[in-house]
Amino acid sequence: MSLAVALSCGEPAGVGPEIAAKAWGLLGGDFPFFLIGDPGHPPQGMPVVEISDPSEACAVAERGLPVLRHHFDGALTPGTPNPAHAKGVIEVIARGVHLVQSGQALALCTAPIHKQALQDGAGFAYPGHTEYLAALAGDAKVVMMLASDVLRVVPTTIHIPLSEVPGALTPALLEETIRITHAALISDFGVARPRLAIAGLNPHAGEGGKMGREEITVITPVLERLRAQGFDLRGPMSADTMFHAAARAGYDAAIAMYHDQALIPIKTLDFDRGVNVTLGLPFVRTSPDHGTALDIAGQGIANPTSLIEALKMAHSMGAARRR
Ligand SMILES: NC(=O)c1ccc[n+]([C@@H]2O[C@H](COP(=O)([O-])OP(=O)(O)OC[C@H]3O[C@@H](n4cnc5c(N)ncnc54)[C@H](O)[C@@H]3O)[C@@H](O)[C@H]2O)c1
Ligand SMILES: N[C@H](C(=O)O)[C@H](O)COP(=O)(O)O
Repeated sequence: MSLAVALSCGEPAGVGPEIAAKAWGLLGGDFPFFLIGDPGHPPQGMPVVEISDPSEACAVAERGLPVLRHHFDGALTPGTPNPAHAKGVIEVIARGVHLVQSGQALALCTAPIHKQALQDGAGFAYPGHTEYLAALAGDAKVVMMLASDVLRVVPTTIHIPLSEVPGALTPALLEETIRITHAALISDFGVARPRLAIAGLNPHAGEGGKMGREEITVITPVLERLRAQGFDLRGPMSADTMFHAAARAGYDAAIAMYHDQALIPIKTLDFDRGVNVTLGLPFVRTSPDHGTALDIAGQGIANPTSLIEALKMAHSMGAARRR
């Protein structure tokens, strides 16, 4: 039986319902997926086919956007999250994980959540999907990767204040991040001998200790240890010069030290086609690289390309894992 990808609805007041509808309009029955959410949330006029079981999704996907109902109380106003929706948004993510782990869906793709709305409305204790999914998977060690045809990047520390980065950047965390990324490049991305570029933390990768010492005390010892085990690692590199075209040709993924060091280059180079993929989970999870875009929600102008790329990646990774 063919399996569809489960798409969690994300924040209903964001662009999620609109890009889900547009993605269906462009994909039709290709890369079949079903939305878990309220059938009343996609824009009016969208052909929605309510399904009662994920197994129905592939058969109806040519007729309309398949939706597995999850009830949401309260009105939907695009651009303004309704606190009454927060609990449902969180439940939908957990429901998607259950469907994938029980073999009822091929993979999970997540539409964007508004983290503050979930925290305010339902006390959501996680800074993002990545950490929540890790918890749902039994405290799995996970890595956030953003990937497109032009670049793959991984932040070693993720959703923490910049002031806490140096303290959080331990040799154990860096080694684990490199190992998980290396293994995923082989198993999920078909890269036989991954080449990784590792950024420094400080300007000029510390300039020999004159502009910071984490390169000497943390990063280089980890790289030396892993190189001795056969890993192909470059660095620590100056982060300002490792993302231009010629530099990018020299590696398969870049390991950055903090969130914006990784995400600024990919969102600048390829915002429309970037995909957020969580590595290290026992199931496949992808997401568009953008957020809820409350400023344009409901206006019909949101670009669905990143979601479409995320759905395609979920399909190819999900199918590869089943072979
Ligand atoms: N995967 C996720 O769940 C995810 C990812 C990123 C951000 N977020 C969350 O989203 C919320 C808003 O974050 P933000 O404002 O920093 O980033 P954002 O990506 O929502 O918006 C940044 C800018 O990009 C534009 N934009 C975003 N997506 C677009 C699209 N599909 N088409 C056209 N324009 C688009 C927006 O209009 C805005 O001008 C925050 O709560 C953040 O944590 C969630
Ligand atoms: N850090 C991501 C970004 O800026 O694109 C985003 O917040 C998504 O994180 P989760 O996938 O953990 O929700």
